[in-house]
Amino acid sequence: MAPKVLVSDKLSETAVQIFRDRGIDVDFMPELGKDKEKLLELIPNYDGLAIRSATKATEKLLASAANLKVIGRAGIGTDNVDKDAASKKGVIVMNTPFGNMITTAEHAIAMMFAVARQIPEASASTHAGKWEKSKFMGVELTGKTLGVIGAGNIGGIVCDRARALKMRVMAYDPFLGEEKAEKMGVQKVELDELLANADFITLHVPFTEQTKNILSKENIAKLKKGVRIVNCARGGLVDEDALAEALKSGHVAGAAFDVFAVEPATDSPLFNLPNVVVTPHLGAATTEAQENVALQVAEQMSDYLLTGAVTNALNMPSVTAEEAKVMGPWVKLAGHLGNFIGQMTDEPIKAINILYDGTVAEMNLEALNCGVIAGIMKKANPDVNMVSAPVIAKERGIQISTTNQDKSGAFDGYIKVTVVTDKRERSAAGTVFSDGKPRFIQIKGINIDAEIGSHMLYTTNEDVPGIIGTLGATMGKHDVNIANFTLGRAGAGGEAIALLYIDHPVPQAAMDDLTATGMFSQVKPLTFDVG
Ligand SMILES: NC(=O)C1=CN([C@@H]2O[C@H](COP(=O)(O)OP(=O)(O)OC[C@H]3O[C@@H](n4cnc5c(N)ncnc54)[C@H](O)[C@@H]3O)[C@@H](O)[C@H]2O)C=CC1
Ligand SMILES: O=C(O)C(=O)COP(=O)(O)O
Repeated sequence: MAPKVLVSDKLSETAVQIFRDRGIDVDFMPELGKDKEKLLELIPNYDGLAIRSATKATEKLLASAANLKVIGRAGIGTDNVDKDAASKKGVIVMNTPFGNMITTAEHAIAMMFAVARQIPEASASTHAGKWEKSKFMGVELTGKTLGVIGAGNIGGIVCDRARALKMRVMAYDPFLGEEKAEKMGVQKVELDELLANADFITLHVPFTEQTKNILSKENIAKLKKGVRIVNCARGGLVDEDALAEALKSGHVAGAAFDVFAVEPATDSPLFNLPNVVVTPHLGAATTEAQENVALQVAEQMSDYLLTGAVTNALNMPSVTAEEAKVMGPWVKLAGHLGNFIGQMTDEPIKAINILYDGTVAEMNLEALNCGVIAGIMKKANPDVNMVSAPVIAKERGIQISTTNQDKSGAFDGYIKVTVVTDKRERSAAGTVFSDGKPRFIQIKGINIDAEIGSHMLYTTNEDVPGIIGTLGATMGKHDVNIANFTLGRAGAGGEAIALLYIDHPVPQAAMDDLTATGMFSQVKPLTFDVG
């Protein structure tokens, strides 16, 4: 059945066309972004949700999104998506980090000009037939200091444009390197230095716990008198009440805001103040940007739903379509190895080490790690997937480490997973043969060669005669057909293991019979999702 995608915000029709062309069933219902109840009711029907900023993907919405696999944000900011809840639910969250950056930077520059020259007020006054030439005295940008808070993609473009306008640019961004700042021709400063020196300030940080209220009442008090503030990033970065007070007192000369603490903003302390320019979250609103983000989000979501390729995800490592194809059998193997150890381990896991050898060590290990962890967690939580497993592992304090090494043995490449608990270490290794089939090649350090089936039986015993016969006869007695039988031993007379690939689940009576022989130290039925 074709995957189903719901578009619940005003995306360009291009997105709908792309989904259709890719064979995805798409419903275009942009009004749902504002209708929480209806969205909640319909969301269980969809594999994908394409949004802009109006739709709020809350924990509640995600809880009822029974089939959801991906949320695609046609834009940059994902503060309207509860990413923790999405990750725990195994839902990938992707955005389009570059599609609207130029457009948004241009809006910030436009807003800076608008507030410097009071263009909106002057325009309204002129439309009204007044000719208030002396009322609207402005300031030049040339030679002024622009303080950029957040010099990432959008902030970086703003810096570039501002330098072309002959402004002196300083940037506060803890993640901006000195070398990069130098290349950009901007002065890297601490926040207080920016607050004290900037004639104009523009914000380009995401809304996070750290950036929330970054222009607080306290920080607004530190601003240079006569400063003008532009916010085309997110509401909530600036204390709107404190700013309104500073505007009224004349400490701040003007403000240009595209985004507000509450949106849609029908009221704000900034409304109706002189020298305040406001726009209704138009930063990304150009035909070019909207085409870009719609096209990108639809392609990315389709790729994921149809091929497993992951691009621009915020909660999962990227996997290209090419990688997804080559890595497919290895991701399966990673899951099976994890699943084998998960089924064998009853006590809490403290650490997981994953060794990648040979060809597989060259692959996208972050994605493979997710596969192993998901396999291990599956026993405790059958709904876990590659997105949610690492989050759950982290919550449980499980240490994950990886080792990669050049080809060291007979196989071109293999994966070995070792799990550490308070009681023991347990390991299993596997490889993928040229037929694309994953196989187990080592358990507990004992070499084997086992094809992996939906139903398997694992036994451990002392290496004595009669084991094969007992296993075969018992399975036969209970009408269980054996597809494949693999044995291995640590050394003659030492510990031995058997892995049987069988056509049906092993009946309890067969397990009881095997245990009753006293020949086996362990008899464990296993299941694998080989589909
Ligand atoms: N008004 C609108 O329509 C639009 C608004 N936006 C907003 O703009 C924001 C920025 O977008 P991009 O530049 O593309 O993101 P980006 O990720 O490229 O850049 C953000 C920068 O902020 C910096 N940063 C993070 N935490 C910081 C902190 N505590 N203090 C100072 N700097 C910090 C980062 O190091 C990074 O360089 C988005 O998160 C979104 O909220 C984006 C597009 C349109
Ligand atoms: O891309 C972003 O972060 C934006 O804020 C754009 O928002 P929008 O898609 O226009 O509602």
